Amino acid sequence: MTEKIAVLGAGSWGTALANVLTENGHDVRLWSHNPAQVAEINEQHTNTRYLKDAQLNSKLVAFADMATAVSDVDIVLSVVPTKAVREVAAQLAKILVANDQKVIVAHATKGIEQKTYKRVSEMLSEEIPANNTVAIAVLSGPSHAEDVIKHDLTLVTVASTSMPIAERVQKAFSNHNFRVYTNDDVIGTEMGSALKNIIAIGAGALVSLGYGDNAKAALLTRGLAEISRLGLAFGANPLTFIGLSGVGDLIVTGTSKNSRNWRAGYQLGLGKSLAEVEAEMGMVIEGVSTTKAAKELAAQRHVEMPITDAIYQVLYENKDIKTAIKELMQREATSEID
Ligand SMILES: NC(=O)c1ccc[n+]([C@@H]2O[C@H](COP(=O)([O-])OP(=O)(O)OC[C@H]3O[C@@H](n4cnc5c(N)ncnc54)[C@H](O)[C@@H]3O)[C@@H](O)[C@H]2O)c1
Ligand SMILES: O=P(O)(O)OC[C@H](O)CO
Repeated sequence: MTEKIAVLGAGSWGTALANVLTENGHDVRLWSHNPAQVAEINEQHTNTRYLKDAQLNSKLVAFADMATAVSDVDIVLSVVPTKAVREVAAQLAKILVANDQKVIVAHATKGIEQKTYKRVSEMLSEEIPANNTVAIAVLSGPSHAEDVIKHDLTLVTVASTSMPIAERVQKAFSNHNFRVYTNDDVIGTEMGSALKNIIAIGAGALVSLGYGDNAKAALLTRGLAEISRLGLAFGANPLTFIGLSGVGDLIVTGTSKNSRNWRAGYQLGLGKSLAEVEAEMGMVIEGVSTTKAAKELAAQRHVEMPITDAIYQVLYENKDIKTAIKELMQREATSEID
């Protein structure tokens, strides 16, 4: 079945996903708020700021006007950074209401909103009226745009409380290189994919500071323990954290030089300031703001997250990273499983 799909956000991930959908034969409209980028995608079939010299499918069409992009679609996939989700969803809601249009609202954003500490699907359901929403779905998993655009093998999961909708989105994305699973645990899928970015920052720092493989494995493993503890406090299915959006995404982000979060941590480990790292990256580093949100959520729910606390102190209180690591190692001895 050919789907009509609008993708909102033409950064690295929105563009890579729109390209997958176009190659799968769907009618795809990629919306960007940047007219120069729209022109480049339509005329050169590239998006060089975000995907270097990758050649996009020539059938992928970009739009600078959101109303035109979504006018007759059945699925809208939002792929903007967390801090832009509410603003973009509010624009979308106005259009859907004016058109009396009902769509599947999917997203592929990995973060938690500042101050409200809401997950992305919660923001979307608050901004887009239920009358205009068939269901909400989230696409997540170990998936760097840099690999997907090269057709490297990638496995992801689509979570929704509506299994028929998860299966429809699964079908739209699936191809021989891009394998999609379904999951009904939206909370666990969103929590795993947001929180792994915190641990990835730490993993990058460990490498530039010269720590060895044991330390890296320990960070990822104990990081997963923290992610799971917080997720469980919000009602996630524990099995989700051993799946693609849990340990899978933690492995790719915590070990890959393609990861913006890992690279940010690596640069911090070299002694750069957070401001310098953010300015040089030019792309979203979701783990920075997610660290703040996770620290607050953990305090509210009385969940212990010592690694997240340590990374918070490094990012926001100028703590020396080696001191933070030393303090983590000198915590009171405890049991592994709680
Ligand atoms: N890059 C990846 O490989 C990847 C993979 C999986 C998930 N993600 C997630 O996808 C989300 C987007 O990441 P990305 O890597 O594509 O980011 P990016 O920095 O590459 O691009 C972000 C895009 O959003 C646009 N944008 C920013 N603010 C906006 C606003 N207010 N209104 C409209 N557009 C706005 C920017 O112009 C840009 O085109 C993040 O949550 C990220 O964690 C990224
Ligand atoms: O490049 P990052 O660190 O934003 O990670 C991107 C994806 O979440 C990896 O699955």
